Amino acid sequence: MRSGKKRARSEPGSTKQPRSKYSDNPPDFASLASLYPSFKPFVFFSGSRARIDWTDYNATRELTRVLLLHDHGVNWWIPDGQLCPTVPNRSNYIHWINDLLSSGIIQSLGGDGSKVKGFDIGTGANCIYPLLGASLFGWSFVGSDFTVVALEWAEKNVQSNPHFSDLIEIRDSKVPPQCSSVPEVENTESEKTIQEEAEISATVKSDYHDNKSFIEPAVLLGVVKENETFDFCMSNPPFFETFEEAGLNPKTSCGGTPEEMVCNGGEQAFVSRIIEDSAVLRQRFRWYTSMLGKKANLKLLISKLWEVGVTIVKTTEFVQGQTSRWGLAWSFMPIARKIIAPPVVKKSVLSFMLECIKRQYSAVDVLQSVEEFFKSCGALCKLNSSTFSVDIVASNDQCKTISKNDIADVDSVRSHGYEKQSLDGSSLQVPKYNLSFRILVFQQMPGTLLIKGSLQQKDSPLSGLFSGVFGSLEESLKSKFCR
Ligand SMILES: C[S@@+](CC[C@H](N)C(=O)[O-])C[C@H]1O[C@@H](n2cnc3c(N)ncnc32)[C@H](O)[C@@H]1O
Repeated sequence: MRSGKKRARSEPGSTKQPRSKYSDNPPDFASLASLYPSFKPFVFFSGSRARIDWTDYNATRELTRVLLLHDHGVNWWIPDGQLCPTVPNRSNYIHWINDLLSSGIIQSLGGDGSKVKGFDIGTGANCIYPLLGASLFGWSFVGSDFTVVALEWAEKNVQSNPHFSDLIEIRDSKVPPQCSSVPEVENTESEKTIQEEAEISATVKSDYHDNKSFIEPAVLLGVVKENETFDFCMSNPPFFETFEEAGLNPKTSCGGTPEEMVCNGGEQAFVSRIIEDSAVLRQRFRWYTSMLGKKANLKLLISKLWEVGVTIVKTTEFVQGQTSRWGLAWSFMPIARKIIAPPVVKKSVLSFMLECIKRQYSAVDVLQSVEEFFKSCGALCKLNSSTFSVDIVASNDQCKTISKNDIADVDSVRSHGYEKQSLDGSSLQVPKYNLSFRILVFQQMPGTLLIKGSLQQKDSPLSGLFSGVFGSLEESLKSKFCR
């Protein structure tokens, strides 16, 4: 690696990417404001805490600018309205890729392994992944896009950083495939050449934008050149099928144009196209990866991956603040290292998505319903509306009632007595051997919430009841709130 920075060693797949400097240290707005006068007007204090108005696009853009400059030495800007990336969230994905590359699970492409080369599908005007990858790890990149503004501003962002600009190439994915040097290599599994596959891939008709007929640009086939190999590809795909669906979270303003946010079939179709291209390019990339906005899309995409003959699939969840995203990675390389399955453990964190929520309901209604659900069975509950969470303590009997008796008999723990315990600091007599857990409600996108449950005492004798209890909550919330 050119930067000489050490590669991370740990296993990929952890819930929150540990080496992202923002994982446990959110940006300090007060200190940034004192260092950068241009950021100062966007910072205000509520109590002793420095905040910014997340609904102000200019504030979020200036935050991204100063974070990239302060933490990464990167000069950066985007024009009004273009998608503004949050640096912590994008860093998590870059660190996960670093984990995958360092894990040694699959064979390397040869060479000394010191020069890592990535391909960012849809780099955007912000060009965030190549900028982070080059500055953090010295990786080189091809960043593709097809809009004039993205190509122009991505190039500007690269040229504004002469200290690593030679590492990043911006490539137009809409240049007709015959103009890029695609090899006429026979694919033995089908009769088509890569050239033919590329033409098919590039001529999918779409009318998502202004209802005009539109040639959707190629994703990988036809953009990747002859003899090019890469260590990985990555993508933050357009998540949505319509701009209305993108509808934009009223709590934040990150901008985003239809070209950036929307594609025919949404993220599932976009990632399916990456999968189809990868099935032709196979070992030209060590790892193929994509980010996903909807956990529910993972299942179908993973089954497609096994169908096309991948050797390995990896997933992870990126959690930053109130936002969750998912990472999906696959490879066609032979497995180099035996993966030792971890011992089977009872899950202490469970989640499900509430999708297609009826219009009249908000996240607050769901949160209150979580509290009512457990209270109605006699469990102790404490709702915290600022963290969108409910803390719950339920006894063995209450867990049984909640799970409609569809659980193992744990009567043996009943006789263990009682101790003082409290949810809010006041003293309450509650059973010592109880199930203590937290339910969190995350806004994903309009009409979609992620509900997450985490056990507070993983070694509790009742921890085996958690999945039954959580399953009942899922059933109840889905029947009440979803169309
Ligand atoms: C959600 S934005 C992501 C931008 C940036 N990577 C980020 O994370 O902020 C998706 C990007 O993909 C681009 N895009 C859509 N289809 C593409 C294709 N077939 N090839 C290259 N880029 C594409 C869009 O123009 C847009 O810039």
